[in-house]
Amino acid sequence: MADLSIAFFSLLLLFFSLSLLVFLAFIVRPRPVKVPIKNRHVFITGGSSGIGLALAQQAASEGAKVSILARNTGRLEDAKESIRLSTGRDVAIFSADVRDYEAVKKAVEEAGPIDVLVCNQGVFVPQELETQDIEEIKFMIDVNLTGTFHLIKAALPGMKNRADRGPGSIAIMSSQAGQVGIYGYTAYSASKFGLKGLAEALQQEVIGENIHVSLIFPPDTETPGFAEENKRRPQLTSILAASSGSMKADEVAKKALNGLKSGNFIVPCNFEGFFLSIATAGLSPQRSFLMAFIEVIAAGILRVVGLCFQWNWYGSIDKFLEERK
Ligand SMILES: NC(=O)C1=CN([C@@H]2O[C@H](COP(=O)(O)OP(=O)(O)OC[C@H]3O[C@@H](n4cnc5c(N)ncnc54)[C@H](OP(=O)(O)O)[C@@H]3O)[C@@H](O)[C@H]2O)C=CC1
Ligand SMILES: CCCCCCCCCCCCCCCC(=O)[C@@H](N)CO
Repeated sequence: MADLSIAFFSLLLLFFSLSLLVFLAFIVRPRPVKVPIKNRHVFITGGSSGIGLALAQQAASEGAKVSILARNTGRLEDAKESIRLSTGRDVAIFSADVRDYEAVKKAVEEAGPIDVLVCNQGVFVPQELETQDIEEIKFMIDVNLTGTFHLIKAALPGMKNRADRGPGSIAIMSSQAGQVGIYGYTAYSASKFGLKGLAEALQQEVIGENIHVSLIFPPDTETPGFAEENKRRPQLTSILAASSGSMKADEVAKKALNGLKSGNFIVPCNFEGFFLSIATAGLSPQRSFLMAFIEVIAAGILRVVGLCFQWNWYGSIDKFLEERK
């Protein structure tokens, strides 16, 4: 009797799972897509350092025509040279500040129609809001968020007229601090959360042009920018951010490139990031019915896990404040 009811419930469970899978396979939108990069124009901002440089290197070695944009000309030249040495390929370099719309437009027009736009430039100066200068807060919002608006707005006309009409991509570098707010990151998290709203709305606007949006969520990553950040990072910021491991720029670039080539909207980069992305999926588009299935099944339990993280984080904050007394 017991055996029979176990068999019955297993069958029922199997039936519901399969029905859900089939249902999700029918409804997930936008449809899955592949974005090739070989022989296509990949334009990467912040391509002279860290994650952007690693991305430029990998895209070039996969046969893409790469352009990189940043402010400092010397570092752009150095990046060009190092990419030439490691891949034998030449990248085009453009010096502009993403905060200057006219300069961005000029660079993008000079570079020619873009197939894959990677908005990777970013600045991060962690500090408690109460003591952080207004100028520094605006700096992060301007470079990370407004700068990304400038880039996309400048690149869209050319992207719509891209030569091969094949799938195009706009990939945006967020951060795990753009999925969950972290102590010391009020301005930075706000700038990165802002990118999520931008990306979700933008995807609906450009799907008709066969352009696909990806949002990339790295954890702490070993880069020149991160080394600078660490010089003044509040201790609590480091303690909480350590909940997710750290990565090398090359590894993040590889995840980012694979994610955008697969047309994934949400691109996590490490093990913790995979669960964080499921826990914060919200109403983001999901092209993969398998991932959609996992999101549905795991939602409840991951909310519990998320609350445990908050319990742990508030415990760390309590302890830290207690010791400082
Ligand atoms: N490293 C990390 O721990 C993490 C980083 N990220 C994100 O990844 C991205 C890259 O970070 P990372 O590689 O560490 O950064 P780096 O500081 O190493 O490099 C930043 C790049 O952006 C360029 N840049 C900065 N400001 C501007 C600007 N106003 N206009 C044009 N270009 C600019 C820089 O060149 P120049 O100064 O010459 O302009 C440089 O090429 C950022 O968006 C960051 O928020 C996300 C999660 C973790
Ligand atoms: C439910 C499952 C939860 C999974 C674990 C969640 C862990 C979240 C950790 C957030 C770390 C934020 C790092 C920001 C790095 C960054 O952007 C700076 N280095 C500046 O560039």
